[in-house]
Amino acid sequence: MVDGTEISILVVAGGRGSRAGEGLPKQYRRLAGKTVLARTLEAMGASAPGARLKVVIHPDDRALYAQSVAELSDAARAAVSEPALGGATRQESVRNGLEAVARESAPQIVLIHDAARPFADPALIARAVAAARAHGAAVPGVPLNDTVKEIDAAGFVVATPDRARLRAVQTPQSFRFPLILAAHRAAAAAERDYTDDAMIAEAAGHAVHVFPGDLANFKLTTPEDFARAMDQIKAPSVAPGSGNLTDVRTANVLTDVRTGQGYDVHAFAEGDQVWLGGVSIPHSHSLAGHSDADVLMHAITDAVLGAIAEGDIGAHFPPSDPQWKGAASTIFLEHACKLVRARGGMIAHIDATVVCEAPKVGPHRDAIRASLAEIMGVDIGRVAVKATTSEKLGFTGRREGIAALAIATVRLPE
Ligand SMILES: Nc1ccn([C@@H]2O[C@H](COP(=O)(O)OP(=O)(O)OP(=O)(O)O)[C@@H](O)[C@H]2O)c(=O)n1
Ligand SMILES: C[C@](O)(CO)[C@H](O)COP(=O)(O)O
Repeated sequence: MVDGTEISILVVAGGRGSRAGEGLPKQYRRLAGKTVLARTLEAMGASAPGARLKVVIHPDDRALYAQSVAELSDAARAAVSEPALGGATRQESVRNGLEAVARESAPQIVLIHDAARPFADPALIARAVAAARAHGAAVPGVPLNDTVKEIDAAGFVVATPDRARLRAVQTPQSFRFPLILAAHRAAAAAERDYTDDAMIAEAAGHAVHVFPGDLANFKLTTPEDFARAMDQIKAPSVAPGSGNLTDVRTANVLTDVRTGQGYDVHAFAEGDQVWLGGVSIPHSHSLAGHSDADVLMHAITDAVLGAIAEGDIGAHFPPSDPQWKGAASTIFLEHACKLVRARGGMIAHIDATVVCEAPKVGPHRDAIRASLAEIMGVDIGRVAVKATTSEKLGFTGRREGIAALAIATVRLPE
């Protein structure tokens, strides 16, 4: 979840949904009792409390829109402002929406999202906001599984771009508000047509960053997509105690479940604190070794890397490289999680055990879980941290150092 203050979320719902077939425009069709638009607004609103939601609608759809708004929770309904009216193309609809936002407020960041993508999850939205703050213009992208050909008018291949460098981009696309408003105005003045907002930022000369998207965040375009959406909604939750839509739909798509294990040891040295899972714990000694010697974070990083068969922490961040001396170990875990997301996957669960006589881990357990959950971009309920002594046996029993063990469960697309 992100702090939505100073953020506007523009949801474009002004299309006709001609490729989706059936009577109603697709954003007003029902999925398990709720309209697609209501699902999209709930998902966006819940992920960024405090953000304003502006919907762009077709002038003929006022009554349908009002019905969808009536389905919203009180919190989501309170965040929704007067709708703007769309244009003949998505680009025009977005521009109308941006102009309406500009008349009402001056947000720092705007997320532009298709109403037809009801499965954006909080982690994706947090990545979108962070990327816009860092880069000014950013879009979620997922790797391609098919080889892509560029063809000529006669249907012959003219080029085969390197697939590893290609991404299929989604929404929410995120921008500093003045940047994308100016870029849209320039595109309209130049009478140029573009299929997404990133292209409009690119045409205005801005560098657009691509951050990891989410395969589950697909756009409802064809009748088959509605069947897939129903599968995602109906699928039983596999995440104990979660039961929310995000877990349900993600679990259904990511059916290749992998497990990795990690183990690490660091010896005590002079000092007055140890780092465990990104939390500093006062102690009579510190830990020595690679980076900040966060033994727990290292074990978890190795477990995540193990689950995707990507070697170990030393292979990615060699201890011989002076740049990692004293570095925060968060970098390593973030990197491992990024590799999982780059494959379209997610961290389903972490179970870790710290072995030491001291310091006592129990009082810091929840802070450590919260820290790890934030670094990995997962719910805290997916992170278990336990601790044990070794009954005064062995090196941990002699208080010579700390050991940590971890198991990571990762879900990947088939
Ligand atoms: N004039 C338009 C066209 C599209 N959109 C919105 O842009 C999003 C992505 O567009 P797309 O999936 O192409 O929707 P439609 O244009 O409705 O679909 P189709 O092309 O099949 O008619 C949708 O949420 C759609 O409602 C819009 O606000 N105004
Ligand atoms: C914006 C978009 O969803 C990014 O993938 C896509 O370009 C919209 O295309 P459409 O033809 O308007 O559906």
